[in-house]
Amino acid sequence: MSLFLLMITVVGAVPLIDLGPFRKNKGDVEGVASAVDAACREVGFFVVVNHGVPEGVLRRGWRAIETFFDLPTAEKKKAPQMSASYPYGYSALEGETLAAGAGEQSLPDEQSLPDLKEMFSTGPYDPPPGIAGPRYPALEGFEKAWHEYYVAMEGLSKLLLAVFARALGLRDDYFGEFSDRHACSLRALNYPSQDEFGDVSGRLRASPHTDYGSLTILRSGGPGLQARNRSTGEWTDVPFLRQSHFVINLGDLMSRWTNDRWVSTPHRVIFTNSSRRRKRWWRRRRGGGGDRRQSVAFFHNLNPDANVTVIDTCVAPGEDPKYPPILAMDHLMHKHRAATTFPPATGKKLKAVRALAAAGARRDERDSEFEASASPDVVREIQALYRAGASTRELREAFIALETREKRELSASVSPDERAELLAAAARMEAEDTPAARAAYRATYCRVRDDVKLRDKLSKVADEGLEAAWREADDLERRGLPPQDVAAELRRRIPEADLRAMDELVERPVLPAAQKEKKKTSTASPLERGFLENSGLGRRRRRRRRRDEKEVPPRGTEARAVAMLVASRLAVSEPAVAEAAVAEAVAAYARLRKAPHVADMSAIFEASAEAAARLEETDRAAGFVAGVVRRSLPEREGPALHAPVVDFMLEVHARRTAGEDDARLKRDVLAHLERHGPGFLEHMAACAALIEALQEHPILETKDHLIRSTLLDHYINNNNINNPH
Ligand SMILES: O=C(O)CCC(=O)C(=O)O
Ligand SMILES: [Fe+2]
Repeated sequence: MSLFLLMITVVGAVPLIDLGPFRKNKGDVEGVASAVDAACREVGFFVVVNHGVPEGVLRRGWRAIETFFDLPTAEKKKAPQMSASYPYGYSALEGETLAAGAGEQSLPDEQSLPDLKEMFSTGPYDPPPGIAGPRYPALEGFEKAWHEYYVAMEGLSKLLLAVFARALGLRDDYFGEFSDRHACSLRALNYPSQDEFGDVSGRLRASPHTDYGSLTILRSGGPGLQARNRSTGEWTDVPFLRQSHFVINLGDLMSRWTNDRWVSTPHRVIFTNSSRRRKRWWRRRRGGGGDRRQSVAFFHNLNPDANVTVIDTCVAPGEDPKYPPILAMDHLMHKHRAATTFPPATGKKLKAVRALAAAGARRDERDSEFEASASPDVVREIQALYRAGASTRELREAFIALETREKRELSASVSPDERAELLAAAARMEAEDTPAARAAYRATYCRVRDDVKLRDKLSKVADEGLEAAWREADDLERRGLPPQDVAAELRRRIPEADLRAMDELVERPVLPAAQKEKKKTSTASPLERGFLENSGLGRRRRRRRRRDEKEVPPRGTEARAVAMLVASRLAVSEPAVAEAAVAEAVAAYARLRKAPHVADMSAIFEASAEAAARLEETDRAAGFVAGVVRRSLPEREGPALHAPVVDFMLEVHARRTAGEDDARLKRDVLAHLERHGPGFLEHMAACAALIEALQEHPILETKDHLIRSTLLDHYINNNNINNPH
């Protein structure tokens, strides 16, 4: 006990938790869960002891990793490498900027510089579909030691998730179903001694970031890890106690899952001034720099197809969840891409910058070399600095900062196709390294960048137009204007300039040539497709959350529903389509005024669904149908479960539409239903009845076949399913 108290004092704000009682189911088991709950609410970090991982496993893993990092760089480059298609393997110094994954948060310049670390990682040894299996360096004993360590971390993460479940008032195996085909990754990190870099002022070993997944189990070989204090914003040291203890911290997905009841705290790794003793020890061992730091992190990631929907016990009665559901994989890949220095050509460009900086003679030649390898904006700024007499080092750092910033902006907005195109061009440049290949790369880069910029601009116009339309509709309605006039007024008020901007958008060929084939076979009209793909209502990731809110069928007044329809149709700017949609919306609105609330909302959604179906917008049609269901359920069943039911149905629908195998879907559906107990089933039955009624509707006949076959036939008519709860 006294040792425990002493430890708490030692670790300060980051609590130390003894997992023994929970692991052995003996003693103060509940105390462990409540200590974890408190740590996760307040700090997002804690240190565990008595975790049950054998010392031998830790030691063997640690040594194997150390041996690998000790190899000369040329040897390490022979190991499997991290690339666009393989997100694991070896990544050399400056291969990642963790702070870039922080998304829209703006960070001071120095934090945009790549991290001074190298790493090696693998994913799961028994990977789920779509995840690459592990590849190892050809180093005697490495694979065995690594695998053994991975398995031990897998076990410890299971234990921690059981504690988490208990802490959240759920049954202990709650998280099991989300992680039985997990995508956890094990990552070894090596932070070379600062002696290897010379001046490291303004540089970080790992820039500020939050982890992405559910939880991280970290073992480190020394101090340097800092977490940001939530109330003061200051960086505080995460205590380094002993190597055999693990630091546990939460990732963004866990914080989202718990509706922010638990926090994922920003952290970073800094250079520390090693004690003289430590330096001596290192020097004796390696004859080199005094403060190399090694750590091993196990990032727990859920099943890629886990649907992360805010946990019920984390939402107070009467409150709405803060986040829409998200697939674990979508969340993870978004973060990973933003953090990875991209495209992977920094080394060559740096050479060009150095050449430029060293240039006294033959400047023109050096300039053209440099210009071929960076974007015009970056070139302009670097040249200005050069003319202003900046030193080589200043130029180099400015260059990295500019590039990183530009790419971070780009990374958040490029489409998967554009990304693939860019990476292919970068790979060609890497392989050929000729002026022609560099120029081709630059052309691709600039074109994509310009397209992204244009899209950003236009979608902002579209978003703003929509928001303004909503506000104005409210306003007009309050002033008692009849619905037809509301619509007409809205039509009049959408500025011509916005419509023109939309025209420009849809006329511009934004898809690469390879995509054009696909585009032709799509049944949507070019205008619709352009609008959906490129506007704020389309697939842009950066404003995904805001967009999600808008795509949910309107929750506010009916006038909003009309306004949304009117505005979105108008934004398409094909007059005939727009007029028809307006007429439809107005008719629905008029009908709605005469009938009771729920039925009328159903009417407007139905009309909208029809309009959407006619425009070949399957997703939007399905969304509107969901709106009918959503609107109707509260009246019948009470609000508690309707949203998850509908979301689940839509998810199944989407997976089916995406061509997923029926047998597997059915299995998932059954498993899901069994898990969620009788309440869910009743809601499902109510939903199904409604959908059955709607099934008469022409759009559902073909498009929602799945909901009928899987949910209705298989479930509602099947009374023999054993429900465990
Ligand atoms: O090395 C460390 O101590 C922390 C590394 C880290 O936070 C990460 O890689 O996510
Ligand atoms: Fe981290």
